[in-house]
Amino acid sequence: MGYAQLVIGPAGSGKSTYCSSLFQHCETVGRTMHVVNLDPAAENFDYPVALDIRELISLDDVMEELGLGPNGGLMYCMEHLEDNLDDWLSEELDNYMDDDYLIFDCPGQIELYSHVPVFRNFVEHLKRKNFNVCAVYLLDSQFITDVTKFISGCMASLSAMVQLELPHVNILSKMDLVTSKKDIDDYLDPEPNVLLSELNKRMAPQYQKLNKALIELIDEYSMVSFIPLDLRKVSSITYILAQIDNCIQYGEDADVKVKDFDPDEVDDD
Ligand SMILES: Nc1nc2c(ncn2[C@@H]2O[C@H](COP(=O)(O)OP(=O)(O)OP(=O)(O)O)[C@@H](O)[C@H]2O)c(=O)[nH]1
Ligand SMILES: [Mg+2]
Repeated sequence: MGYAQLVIGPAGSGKSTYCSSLFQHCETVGRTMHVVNLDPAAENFDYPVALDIRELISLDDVMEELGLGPNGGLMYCMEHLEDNLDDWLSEELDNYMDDDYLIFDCPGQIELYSHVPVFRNFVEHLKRKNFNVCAVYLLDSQFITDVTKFISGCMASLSAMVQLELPHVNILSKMDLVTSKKDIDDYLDPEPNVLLSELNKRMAPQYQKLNKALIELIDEYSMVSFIPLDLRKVSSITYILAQIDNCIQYGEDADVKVKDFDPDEVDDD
């Protein structure tokens, strides 16, 4: 059994920074992780890249040879990845063994997680390869400065959740930038009623019914819960990692082995 985090979220939400911080943290505590770059447009890395989509396809080549723009080019690259799951990705994943832990640093185009099937198929492939996968959705803390922004961030995360059907952890990144304690209290684990009244205050009266339906939807999917990530604090990283490990049952095998071994039974034999 392998373990994997699929690190997703809007452009600039801090995915690559999270991946490198997690890598560094794990190195410090003596835990092995491998970070995989799945962004064909990425150029600079703060982590050692264990596996790189750019070895399969380069965005520059695609744009030049096919005359595509950056977003069309990225879509083309991701479709190419999808077409090569069974050969390129399979072969690369064969280099990893049981118990290996991979972190996939994904591109920030949110359409990739809402209405194109590439990541769904990617995840299915990982599962067939015996990986336990968790989606880690990063939302920039700037989203909590405004209720309408916050709701749209929740909806984007929800659409990824519906599309991927994976254990899903929501993270509010860049907490060092939040200065208002009230924002933190209001949004980290908000009361649906409070969100609704804030939303109604912001929008014209004809939206009240829609607002209510939206908040109910978000509440039903337990979406209004974000774990704060403050990279200045080791405890913040440790806590998030423990939550995700729990989702993918990392480390539980070790416990099972200990429990399975019953010295009394051995003596009786
Ligand atoms: N203050 C602060 N800035 C951060 C933090 N995490 C990331 N940033 C900054 O946010 C910007 C985007 O960070 P990235 O890690 O590249 O974000 P990303 O989600 O990988 O971006 P894309 O791959 O382009 O979608 C960079 O300028 C980072 O330095 C954080 O915890 N605090
Ligand atoms: Mg990135």
